[in-house]
Amino acid sequence: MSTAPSLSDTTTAPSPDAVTLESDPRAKDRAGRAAMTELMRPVAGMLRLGRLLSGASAVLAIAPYVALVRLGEILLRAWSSGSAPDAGQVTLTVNVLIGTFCARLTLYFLALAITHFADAKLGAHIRGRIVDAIGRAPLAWFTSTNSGRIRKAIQDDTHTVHTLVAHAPVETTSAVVMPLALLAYALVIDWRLGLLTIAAFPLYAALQAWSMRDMNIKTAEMDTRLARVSATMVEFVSGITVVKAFGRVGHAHDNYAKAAREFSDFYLAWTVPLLKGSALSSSIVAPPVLLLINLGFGSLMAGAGWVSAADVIACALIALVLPASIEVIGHSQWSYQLAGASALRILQVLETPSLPTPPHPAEPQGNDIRFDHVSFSYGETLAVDDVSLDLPAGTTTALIGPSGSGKSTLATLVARFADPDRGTVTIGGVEVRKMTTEVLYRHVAFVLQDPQLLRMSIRDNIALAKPLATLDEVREAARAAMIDDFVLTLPNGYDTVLDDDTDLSGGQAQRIAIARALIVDAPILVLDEATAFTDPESESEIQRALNQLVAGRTVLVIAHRPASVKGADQIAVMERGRLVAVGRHDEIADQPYYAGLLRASATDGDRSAATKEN
Ligand SMILES: Nc1ncnc2c1ncn2[C@@H]1O[C@H](COP(=O)(O)OP(=O)(O)OP(=O)(O)O)[C@@H](O)[C@H]1O
Repeated sequence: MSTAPSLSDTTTAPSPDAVTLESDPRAKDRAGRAAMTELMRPVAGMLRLGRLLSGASAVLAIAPYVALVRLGEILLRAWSSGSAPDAGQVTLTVNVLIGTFCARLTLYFLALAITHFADAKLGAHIRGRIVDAIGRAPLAWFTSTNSGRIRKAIQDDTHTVHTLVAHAPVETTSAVVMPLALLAYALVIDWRLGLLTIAAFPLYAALQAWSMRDMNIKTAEMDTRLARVSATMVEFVSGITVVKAFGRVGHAHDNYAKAAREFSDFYLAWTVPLLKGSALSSSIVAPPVLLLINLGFGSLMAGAGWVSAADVIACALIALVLPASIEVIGHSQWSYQLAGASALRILQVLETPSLPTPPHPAEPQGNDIRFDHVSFSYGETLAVDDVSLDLPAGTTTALIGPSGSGKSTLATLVARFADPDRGTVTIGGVEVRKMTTEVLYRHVAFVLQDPQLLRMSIRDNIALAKPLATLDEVREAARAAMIDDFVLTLPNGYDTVLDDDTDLSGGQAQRIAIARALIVDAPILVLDEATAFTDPESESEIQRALNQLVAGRTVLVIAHRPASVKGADQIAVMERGRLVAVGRHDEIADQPYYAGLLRASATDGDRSAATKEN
């Protein structure tokens, strides 16, 4: 059998370094077992009780064999005395047999009921902790990779863990205790017959140990390789549009095919010898072999008068039961190993960094924004470098700069997608990290590159931050965002649920997002203009919607068009994370990046004018 990953090996929670674990199956196996212990702690007491009851039920498994031997004795006595068997003793033996059978079933049922209850409790507990953890995570953490991890943790991994909690403790305990109890009873019947029942096992165990060596490490490696296959598959499917458009299907498919081929090679190299060894060892404990050993030598012993025929039959039957228990132990160890990888993923999600909540929350005393020597890094990448900038209340600030210069990062720090590493972001004189989330999002609304519409009705999507909004309020916001007329053309109007079958253009989705920001009526708006103009047909409508949105608010807009920059109260130019110029249009017209932007737009203007003339 494989080395059993004992649940009690480690008692502390792991702090897995994902990279080390992926490259070291041994460390991953150890961390997986520790993760299981950590996750199961809330139901550890219930699982112990389940194991105890299952163990007691397993001990009662010897009852039929005791009854068999006892009946043998009664019959033998009757036969040797030439009288009828003692009916009273036979009835008593049968009654005891039925009684212990019922008790055994009851204990087993109770054990399973308790572990199933523990399973339901643990499932709810883990899901609750995941929801809690992601609720406290900085918004910047929700990349597509992390969202995939959350989905896998909630859907697949909790399922793997919970199946294990419901069944494995009861079945494994029974599979360990029952053969031990049976063996003990066989030794009580006669020590030589007892040894016969396990005569084939040393060879079986040696072969199994040889073929299952490194089983837990290989299982951890299998999980890593499978994850790699899934990742290349997801990569292939999610990028299929671009891949097809650029005629690179073969190349992208190659990555997936290579990962799948590598997995298949690894799996075959591992399992073929394993199965051969397993088949060989199983044949050693096959029923004919066991019967031959136990009945053969047993008959010789009975012939010598050492034991009775009933003793031999009882011990031979015991010998037949033992291999099945060993198989159950093997299967449940394998499940423990798989569950270890799942537990590890769940813990990694639970260890999501959270934004600290303020002990004494404060309300902003105005709607101006101030960045004071703010720096922020994504790991090694310094995205915002010592930026100081004032945005007076009721003004519009346009943020411009080359791609990757840190505009989105700086803007989202206002909405506390993350906290700066150094420096402070204040609204109305109060640091954003000193506000509760409710207060912050009452003051700051944002329309970002991805409209992030949810799988719910259009009405609920618009009323997301104001769930008690009336339909009139929702429609008013939608009218201001120039989307009301379109929604009314849909068969279900505002009750239309946005799912994969809803055909919204990018511009329509954007305007619903604008309506969502409008209904909050927040005095501060963070706006990424990038996608607002991806839909040329509705560009003017979106522009009008945006005009509604920005009126009278403090606006920070990540601008991409000189037209919207020119109208701003101030323009802030970013390059490589640093703020390199701030001023009105005429004040910074000589700034190289801004001047280049103006020249480019003038050339575009000339081109479109020339096109029109032609
Ligand atoms: N989630 C992230 N993880 C790691 N690095 C990131 C992440 N988001 C942005 N970066 C990096 O931080 C730097 C600033 O990125 P940011 O998106 O803020 O720039 P930007 O000026 O808004 O770019 P764009 O105009 O292309 O959206 C870039 O080097 C970018 O690669």
